[in-house]
Amino acid sequence: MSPGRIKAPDVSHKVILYIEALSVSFDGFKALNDLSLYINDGELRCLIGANGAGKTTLMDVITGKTRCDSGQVYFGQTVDLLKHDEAAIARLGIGRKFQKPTVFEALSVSENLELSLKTGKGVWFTLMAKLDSEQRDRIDAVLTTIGLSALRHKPAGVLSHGQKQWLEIGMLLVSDPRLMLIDEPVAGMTAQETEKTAELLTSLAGERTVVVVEHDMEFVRSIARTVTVLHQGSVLAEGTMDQVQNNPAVVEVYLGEES
Ligand SMILES: Nc1ncnc2c1ncn2[C@@H]1O[C@H](COP(=O)(O)OP(=O)(O)OP(=O)(O)O)[C@@H](O)[C@H]1O
Repeated sequence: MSPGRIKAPDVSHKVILYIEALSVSFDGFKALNDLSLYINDGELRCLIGANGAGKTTLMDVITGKTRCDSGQVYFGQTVDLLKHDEAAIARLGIGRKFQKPTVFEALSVSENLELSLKTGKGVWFTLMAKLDSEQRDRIDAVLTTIGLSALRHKPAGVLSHGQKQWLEIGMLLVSDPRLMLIDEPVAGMTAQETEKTAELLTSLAGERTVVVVEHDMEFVRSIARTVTVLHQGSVLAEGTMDQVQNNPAVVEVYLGEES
């Protein structure tokens, strides 16, 4: 278990994230409108929806960045996420990756991972402090998972866009999150990088739960077992990619726009 992590969520009912009747408004505009959504432990779930559908707001509420007006958000059976702040939610094992990579370009790939392992201690302290053997093993394992072992001593600035995104996924992985929320992982990637990302995220699910917000339909098709479509702050449809793609309401409000 990673340092500072509180006990694992109770997933005895198989659900790791319960979102019930969630509403958020900004100046009277309902960004989330009575939204209910359940994510099973170990799932790889994709969230799709047109611009403004509420995807980011939903991630913001789950991670404690935005307060809701009403509703419930539970991590497992017992942990009421609405009672925790952002830092506490991260310590509970919920990690989030934003769309834009925020790696430190002048630092090496493994130094970036070290920084994530020992957050809150400052860059200088972190780079000077020696890793213990467990931490070293953890970083080695993450480098292998993200496919960057051979580049570990290279400055992150020389990585391709795709490699930076994998490094950032690695920066989440070092803290061993149980639930990972990943925003548009393949935006701007080459076809080959996209394929590798699909493999990476698929390999992470099972042991962890992965929720991906993504616009790239080919990618969603390649990774998702269940797709949830948001529209105007609520769930419009849920099912396999084929099911949602053939749902007339979805075609009208979202997929129709793409074709
Ligand atoms: N802080 C805010 N203040 C006012 N309105 C906001 C705020 N945050 C979001 N909104 C509005 O809430 C709605 C939902 O936004 P959100 O960013 O959650 O959508 P999204 O599905 O993530 O869209 P995108 O795909 O463009 O990222 C939008 O109409 C947005 O303009």
